[in-house]
Amino acid sequence: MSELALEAEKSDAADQLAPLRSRFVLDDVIYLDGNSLGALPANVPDRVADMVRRQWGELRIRSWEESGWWTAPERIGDRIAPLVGAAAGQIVVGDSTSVNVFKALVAAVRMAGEGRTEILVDATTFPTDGYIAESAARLTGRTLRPVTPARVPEELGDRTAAVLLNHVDYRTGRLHDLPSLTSAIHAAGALAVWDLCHSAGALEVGLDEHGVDLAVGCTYKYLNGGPGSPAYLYVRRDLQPRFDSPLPGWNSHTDPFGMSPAYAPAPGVLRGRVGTPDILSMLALEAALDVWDGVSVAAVRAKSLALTDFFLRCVRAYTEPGRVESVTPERHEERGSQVALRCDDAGEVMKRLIARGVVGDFRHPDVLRFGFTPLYVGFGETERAARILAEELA
Ligand SMILES: Cc1ncc(COP(=O)(O)O)c(C=O)c1O
Ligand SMILES: Nc1c(O)cccc1C(=O)C[C@H](N)C(=O)O
Repeated sequence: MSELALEAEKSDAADQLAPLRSRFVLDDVIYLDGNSLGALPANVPDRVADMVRRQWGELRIRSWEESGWWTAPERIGDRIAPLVGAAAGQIVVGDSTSVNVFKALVAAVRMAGEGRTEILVDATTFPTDGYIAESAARLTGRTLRPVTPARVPEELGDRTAAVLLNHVDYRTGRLHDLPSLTSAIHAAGALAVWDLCHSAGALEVGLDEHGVDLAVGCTYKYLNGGPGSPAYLYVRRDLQPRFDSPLPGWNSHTDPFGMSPAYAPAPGVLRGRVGTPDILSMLALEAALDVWDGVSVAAVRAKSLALTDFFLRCVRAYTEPGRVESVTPERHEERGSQVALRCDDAGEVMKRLIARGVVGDFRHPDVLRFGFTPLYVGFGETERAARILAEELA
């Protein structure tokens, strides 16, 4: 057995989070794609079956009240809250991330006021945020300027209304400095909107601690909510009375069943709701969040860094120098929970890896992406993945 394989065995034996793997349905595949679609938590199938057979099949319409369907968006928001460092009453679940980016960004611009004529957007963003920001700018009559996150402090000014940033870059895995960027944005009198898709469930976010204004995120990656599970919207408590939704559907009305022709927003974060919640997906997510019972995000973060450090070491030990280049930052303060390796034939290499039971993904044009979900990925698998990768690169 190689030294690295022995080291992996020791690390797995000492890993306090290792037992959590049994909370998931997994097989022999080395699954390093939880940053795209998290694995299935073992309790979800029975909960979904109950929801369909009993809540829908037997209770039918009564379930809106009796099974807690109506209040699911805010109830599940409160389950996500501790994972992103938010007190209760500030997160509502529903719609896709894209839709929540729209709600958050337009609401931020409206809060910033008329004199603020510019929106800054992360130039390296996952595309959907850029597309939505462009439309939000057009609709609100603001100009949109793409800026790399590191340059945001220099580019801010008294014209800046809001800044939309990704906490972790989906391609490189770079973690941006949320506390200092948020404080620079505030010093310029603007609002900070963060996309947490690639950080929530993988590392500490500290929304309340750092005074973030608005945030959005998906739940199908590190929160394991399932394909297309609903996203969430965070609105800081003191901003909620000024949150003017660009999608004021009846679910966000203060008296939805009053059926009034005049809109009056519900108090609190409920005004972030839109229409009828997607209950099947929503309750699957609620069940999936049970895997977090008793789990500390700090412990998850520590293991995530240990896994990505170890993977990088194994890749360097096993792979011919120069064959791949890591585009993921070395410094822990700048690293999310994935490793991205660049090589010209990345698309072909990933196909061969998947055929050999190592599932990561390929991101255009030349990136091999490996996501590390500390709840179910171990050190032994990490070493094997690096070994198989080296064989396929040879
Ligand atoms: C940073 C980021 N934002 C948004 C999305 C997707 O948004 P949606 O949930 O609307 O598909 C993703 C990935 O799909 C993402 O990585
Ligand atoms: N949301 C996805 C989907 O509906 C299909 C396939 C992949 C995805 C993703 O989540 C992509 C992901 N945001 C990424 O970082 O590449």
